[in-house]
Amino acid sequence: MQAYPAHASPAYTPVASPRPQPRERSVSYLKLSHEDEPNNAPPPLISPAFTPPQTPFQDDAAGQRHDRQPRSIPVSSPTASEREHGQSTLLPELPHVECQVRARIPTTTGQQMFLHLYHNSADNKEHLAIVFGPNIRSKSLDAPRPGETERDRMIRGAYVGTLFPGRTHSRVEQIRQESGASTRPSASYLSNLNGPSQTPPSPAPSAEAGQDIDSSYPEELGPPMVRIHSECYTGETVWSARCDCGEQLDEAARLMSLPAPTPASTPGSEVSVDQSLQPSKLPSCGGVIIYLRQEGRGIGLKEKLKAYNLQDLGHDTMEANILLRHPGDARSYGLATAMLLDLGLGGERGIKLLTNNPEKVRAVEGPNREVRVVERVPMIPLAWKTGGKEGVQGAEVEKYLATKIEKFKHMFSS
Ligand SMILES: Nc1nc2c(ncn2[C@@H]2O[C@H](COP(=O)(O)OP(=O)(O)OP(=O)(O)O)[C@@H](O)[C@H]2O)c(=O)[nH]1
Repeated sequence: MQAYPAHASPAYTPVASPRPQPRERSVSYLKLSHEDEPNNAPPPLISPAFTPPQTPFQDDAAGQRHDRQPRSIPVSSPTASEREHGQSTLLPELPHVECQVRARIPTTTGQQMFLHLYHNSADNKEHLAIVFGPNIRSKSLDAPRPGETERDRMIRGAYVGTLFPGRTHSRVEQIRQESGASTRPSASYLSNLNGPSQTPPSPAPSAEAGQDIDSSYPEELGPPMVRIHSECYTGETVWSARCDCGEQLDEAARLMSLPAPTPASTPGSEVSVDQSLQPSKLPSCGGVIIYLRQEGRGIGLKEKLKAYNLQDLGHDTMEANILLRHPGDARSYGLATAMLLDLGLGGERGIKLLTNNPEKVRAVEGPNREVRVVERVPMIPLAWKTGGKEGVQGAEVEKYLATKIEKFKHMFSS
């Protein structure tokens, strides 16, 4: 065995002479399936500068990260004193949120998602919910607005099912009933449907021919997957290798696009599957990424760039914020809680939160535990999972991750 430094994780292969290496992150990086990739990844460059508390997934053969369902950890209910302690930093009440518009976005991965844009009573930023799968709908989006026409409803995305040229009504069930229950109404009927709404909209109708959207998240899918993601222009748009934000966003999208679990997808199951159903054709398990406009842990891009200069002068990411007279982390999560409630994800069943950040787990639950985090899925850096074959690598990201563990107490183990 090679002579690793005492603190090195044996999961990493140290390199003799690390050298700068461009990070591959083209559009194809967002591919959700990596199964057909040739094994020609660059040699691992991550140096064993620090040891994560554990190196999860190291038992996966060849650093595979294609587990069909993400591994999660049950989260126990907070004790009364923990809640009391936690509430001191929570807003006493949740902000008001309203989903203003929603649109279908086909993605480069082949999956599609619905982008929801929210306004709120706490700031003037456009926070987003990126919804995967057909089972999550916004109550404030679906609610009727005074004087709006059916066309208005469809333009702001408050429709059920799929838009198609000539469609003139937002609710498929209503179109079917009024046109004599044919699955696709006649053109003459459709042309008469553009007046103002005559009847108050009913709750979202149940699924029809795989096209309509059922507003209730099916019990058998378990707690829905949720990621609360903070904006990072540098890591998500301009290829920064100072942090792992870009790959975390990609990974959350990948997990939410995996096929929903079936009995036969469970290892050891003897239930036969319809072989004609390719995994890519199965409905995804879905979930939502709440994308908060909290650039730079809430200090904004200008201040974050100053913080980067301080980091190049030798400070870590927390010290840099403090030297700039900001808190180490200036974020809060009341908006995320309110958006989750609007998306119908509050209540007993709870959510499965993709995060390493203990503060998020606590804070997203809201002042009165409106949302319950019942499971946590750790977001393990790809470089750790793949032995350095994939993911963000370099001295800067290593230091960033080390500070997350040591100072922000992020939990990278399962
Ligand atoms: N101020 C500052 N913000 C940073 C820096 N690097 C990344 N960020 C911001 O940090 C936020 C992401 O926070 P992280 O600490 O990476 O992760 P997290 O969201 O707390 O936790 P996870 O849910 O586990 O990802 C984004 O808003 C980034 O823009 C930095 O060096 N300085």
